[in-house]
Amino acid sequence: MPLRLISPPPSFHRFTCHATATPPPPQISTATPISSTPQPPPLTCALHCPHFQSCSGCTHELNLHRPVILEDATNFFRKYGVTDFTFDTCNLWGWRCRAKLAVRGSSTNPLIGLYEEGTHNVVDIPQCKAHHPNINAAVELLRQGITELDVDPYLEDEGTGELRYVQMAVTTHNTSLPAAQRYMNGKVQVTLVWNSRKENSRGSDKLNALANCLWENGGPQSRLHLIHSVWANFQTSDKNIIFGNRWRHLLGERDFWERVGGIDVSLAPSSFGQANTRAFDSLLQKLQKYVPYESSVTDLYAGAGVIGLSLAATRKCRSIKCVEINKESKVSFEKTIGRLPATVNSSITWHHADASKDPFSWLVGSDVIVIDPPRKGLDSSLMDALKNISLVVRKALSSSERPNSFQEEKRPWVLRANEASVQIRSKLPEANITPLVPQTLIYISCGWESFKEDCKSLLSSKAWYLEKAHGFNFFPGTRSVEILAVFKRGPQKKKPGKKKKKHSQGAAKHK
Ligand SMILES: C[S@@+](CC[C@H](N)C(=O)[O-])C[C@H]1O[C@@H](n2cnc3c(N)ncnc32)[C@H](O)[C@@H]1O
Repeated sequence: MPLRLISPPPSFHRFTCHATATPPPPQISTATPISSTPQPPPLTCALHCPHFQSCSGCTHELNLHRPVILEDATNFFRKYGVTDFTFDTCNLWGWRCRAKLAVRGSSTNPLIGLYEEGTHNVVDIPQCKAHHPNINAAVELLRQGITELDVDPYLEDEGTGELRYVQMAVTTHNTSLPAAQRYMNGKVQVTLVWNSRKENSRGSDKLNALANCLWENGGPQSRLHLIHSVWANFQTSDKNIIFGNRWRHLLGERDFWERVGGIDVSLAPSSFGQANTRAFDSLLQKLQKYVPYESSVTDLYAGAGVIGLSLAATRKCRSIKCVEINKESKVSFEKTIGRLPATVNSSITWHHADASKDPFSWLVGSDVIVIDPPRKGLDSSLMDALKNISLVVRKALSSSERPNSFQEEKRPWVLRANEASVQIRSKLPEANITPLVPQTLIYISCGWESFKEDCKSLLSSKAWYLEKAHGFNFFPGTRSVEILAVFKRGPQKKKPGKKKKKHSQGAAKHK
C-alpha cells in the first residue's frame, strides 16, 4: 500500500543559537565559565514550538541556551569550592534522538505524543522542535499507517486497542556520508509497543502489516529513506510501564550503531540510550580527561557500558567493571566490545547486578568510580559505602594480607551476577599490586535536585571533596541539565591563601 507524506519532512535548520547583537556561540559545543557566556537576545534562542504549553515535554520557551537552574548550579558549586563551573551547549532544536511516545485517540485521528502535564491525555506533537526531524517524519508515516490499516490505538481505561507506544531512536552513524551530513541524515529505529502477549497472538497480522507499511514507505527502497529498522515489543500490563519483556526484531538492520566517546556503540531498543547524542559525546570527551591513563575503573549504573568502554579505548584502562541492573543491556555491551579497536588491552567485565547490593564489593579494586544513576539519584546503601570509603580501604588491605584465604562465594546476588556477567581478560599478565581503593569519583547526573542532596551528603562525610563540575545542555527547553562532577578522596585541601599571623591570634587572646 503506497503512502504519501502529508507534508515533506521538516527542513533541517542549523541548530545553534544565533545572536544578532553579540557574536554567536560556535556551532560545536563550547564550555565556558558561566560568567563569560555571550548573551544572545532571548528570542533568537527561543523554542518557537506550536505545541509549547499543551505538551509537557518543554517547560521553557526562551533562552534555551541557558536553562533556568544554571544560576542555582553556579552558586551551589561556588559554595563548595568550585569557582570555574562551565556549561556546554550544542543543538538547541532537533537534539532529541530518542523519544518514547504514547499512541492514543482513534485510527482515524491518532494522537502520538506526550501526556498533558498531570493528566493521561495525550497531546499530538507532529512538529515537536526537540525531536530530530526524522523522528517527526517517521511519526508522520506511522500516523498514516495507523489510519490506512485501521490500527486501534490503546484505550487506557479499557485496556483494549493494539498500539500502545512507539519508541523512535535515531542513529547518526553512517560512515558512507561525509561527517557533516551524518546527523541530518539520521535513520530511525522504530519500536512498536503492541498490546498483546506475543508475536502470534491475535492481531499479529496488523502488527506485521504496520511494520511493512513503515518499511515500504520509509525503508531503503522508498523515495525517502528514513527508517533504519522496525521492532516490536509486547506489553499487556495495565500498569504505567512502557515496555514488556518480549522484544522481536521485524525488519531492517538488527544492529543499531552510534559513535560517541571515540568508539562505535551498539544499542538495542531494550537498552538505555542517552537522548541527546551530541551533548553526550561532549560529556564523554570531558569525562575522559579526568581518568588517569591505565586506571582501573568501575562504571556503576552502566547501561550498555558506553562510558566504561569509551574509557577503555581512550584511556588505555587496565580494567573496566560495568554494573547494570537491566539484563537486556548485555547484548549491546558484547557487540560494542566486538568493535573496540584492537589496541584495547583492558580486562573488561559487565555484571548483571544491582549496584545497591553489597556496594563495597563493587568499590574495592578500582581507582576511579563512575556513577550515572537514574534521576532519583544514588541508592542509599551505595551512598553509605561511598561515605565510608575508608572501610573499603581497610577491607582491601586485609584481603591483600590474606592472599590464600580464599572463601567460596555464597551470596546469591553475587553468584547470579557472576553467572550473567561478561568477562574479557587482558592479555597482559596481571600485576601483583596492592588492591586499589578509589581515589576519584565521577558523578554524572540528570536530576539536579537529587544530585544536590547526594553531593551535600558525600561532602558532609569528609571522605570526598569536590574538585570540578561541568554542566551540559542535554535537554534544551526544560529545567534539566546534565552534571558531571569530579570528587577526590579525602577532605578538601586548603587553598593557598593568607595565613593567619601568629601574633594577631595572640593579640586576640589578650582582649
Ligand atoms: C541514566 S542511565 C545511565 C546508563 C549509562 N551510563 C549510559 O550513559 O548509557 C541509568 C542506568 O542505571 C540502571 N540502573 C538503575 N538502577 C540500578 C541499580 N540499582 N543497579 C544497577 N543499575 C541500575 C538503569 O537500568 C540504567 O541503565
